[in-house]
Amino acid sequence: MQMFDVGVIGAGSAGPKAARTAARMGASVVIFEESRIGGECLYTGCVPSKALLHSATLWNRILRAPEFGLPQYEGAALDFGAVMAHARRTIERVGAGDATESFTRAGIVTVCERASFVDPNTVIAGAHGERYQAKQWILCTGSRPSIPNIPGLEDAGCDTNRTVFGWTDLPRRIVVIGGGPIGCELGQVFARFGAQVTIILSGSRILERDDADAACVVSEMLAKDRIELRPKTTIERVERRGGEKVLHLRGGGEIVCDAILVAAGRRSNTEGVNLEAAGVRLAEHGRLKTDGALRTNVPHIWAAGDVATEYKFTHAVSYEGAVTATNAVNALRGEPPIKADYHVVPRVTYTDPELASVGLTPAMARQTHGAEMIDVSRFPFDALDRAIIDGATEGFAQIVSRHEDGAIIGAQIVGEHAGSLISEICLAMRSGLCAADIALTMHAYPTLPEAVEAAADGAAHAPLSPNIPRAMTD
Ligand SMILES: Cc1cc2nc3c(=O)[nH]c(=O)nc-3n(C[C@H](O)[C@H](O)[C@H](O)COP(=O)(O)OP(=O)(O)OC[C@H]3O[C@@H](n4cnc5c(N)ncnc54)[C@H](O)[C@@H]3O)c2cc1C
Ligand SMILES: NC(=O)c1ccc[n+]([C@@H]2O[C@H](COP(=O)([O-])OP(=O)(O)OC[C@H]3O[C@@H](n4cnc5c(N)ncnc54)[C@H](O)[C@@H]3O)[C@@H](O)[C@H]2O)c1
Repeated sequence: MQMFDVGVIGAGSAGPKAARTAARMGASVVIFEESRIGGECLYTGCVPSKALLHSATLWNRILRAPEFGLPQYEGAALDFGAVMAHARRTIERVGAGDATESFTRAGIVTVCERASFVDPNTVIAGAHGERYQAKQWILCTGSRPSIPNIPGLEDAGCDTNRTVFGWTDLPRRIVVIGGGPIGCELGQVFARFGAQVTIILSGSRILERDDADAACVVSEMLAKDRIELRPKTTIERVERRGGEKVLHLRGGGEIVCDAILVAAGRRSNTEGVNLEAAGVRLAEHGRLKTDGALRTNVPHIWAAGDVATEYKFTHAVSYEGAVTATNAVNALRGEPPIKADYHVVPRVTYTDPELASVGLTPAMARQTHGAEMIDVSRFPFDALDRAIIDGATEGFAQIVSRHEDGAIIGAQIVGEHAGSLISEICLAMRSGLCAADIALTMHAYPTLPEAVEAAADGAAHAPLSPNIPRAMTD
């Protein structure tokens, strides 16, 4: 039996960060991975989806060439197989290098097997493998697509983010179940490549966790991409009819398609680790429950990433990896744990235009602080010189601030490169800066970050910047 200070189960995004942090703090560390090091983000999530979105945006701009004074493109039709091959090459480039070797260089032992608990301190590798003991354990086993319980769906067959990046031919008609980030991003990709896409929404709109006005800008673009959005729609059953799939809707009506892509949320991977043997209890829907320091009900077992978190983003789960590792090593030293701080967590949906947000939306801020205690300042991209130059005038930058002192409590940016633009606000929020600090910072002309400067200028109580028109104030 091998003995370690810290054992990490799962090497997606959270696990490697946890292992490296614990090793850097001087602990002996073992990490287990049953499949591929890099997990969902590298192979079936962020990387291939963003590679395809980039290709889809370029293709959209090529087709819009005359808008930029360029000749109408009359070249070959899009080669779907080639674009998918590009996404797979991108995975190889991002994941380049031997991950196991880099763990070894960091002093971490890698075990390429499934780990399952035999008692609260010991796991077995694979079905009959070696046993490993650790004083502290960190669960980073991730999540998988949740498949809704719709009669006939399984028999008819459906795709998820786990299978879609292996497509070599583009289905002619695609129904996407779910209008969250996965449904919107992949729906837009396949529509721009030429498929007829329908997105089924159980609620009234896409991106329900985001600001309604910002999400509306994205839906308008999806409509321009000829995507049909079907709000408040329930699928009663699915049947296979020849080579086609038929979705029967509640209240009558059917949709016929060639592929169904399920993007309806996630389920935690808690089944394969034999948590019962460790005494770890699960919350509702099989999710792991942790406290503010990311500790499970068993004091020496912590959990980071999709398996337990509400914030299913690579940057957030990697942060949680660092927090759990710090707490595991602190526990070995008899020091108290630190709490995870979710005050500033950016979230970005990488559709074109992108939708980025951090902190409170205006609706949340009004509810939390009272309408008269907050200011909302919005600057539209169609008034921004850089956006006009780039032909990307959809969207706005919006800052939510405390009326009393201008402290920034939230922001939403929808528009080109919104995901990059939100970083300035994250830094401001983390550093306790207020809108005036951003408005008084010179931003290069003509750039997209001037939208943030202008929104901040509108949130500051007096006009500050002589160059920028005052933003429209809510
Ligand atoms: C299509 C899609 C696009 C996304 N795009 C973005 C994006 O643009 N930006 C962003 O921030 N986030 C994005 N996300 C979310 C992000 O990918 C996840 O939040 C993140 O990958 C979760 O990392 P994790 O380490 O918690 O889990 P995972 O990456 O799922 O890793 C868990 C690992 O644990 C292993 N494992 C499980 N059980 C065991 C066991 N018993 N023994 C050994 N190994 C085990 C698994 O094989 C897996 O490799 C996207 C997700 C999807 C699905
Ligand atoms: N850009 C990014 O950062 C990014 C991209 C993709 C995914 N992710 C992460 O992955 C997670 C999962 O994404 P997602 O889009 O699958 O989930 P989600 O939970 O965000 O959205 C799923 C949507 O599907 C709807 N839905 C569920 N069952 C349905 C049904 N039967 N019919 C119609 N609609 C149904 C839900 O109401 C919800 O609106 C997200 O929480 C996100 O954090 C992040």
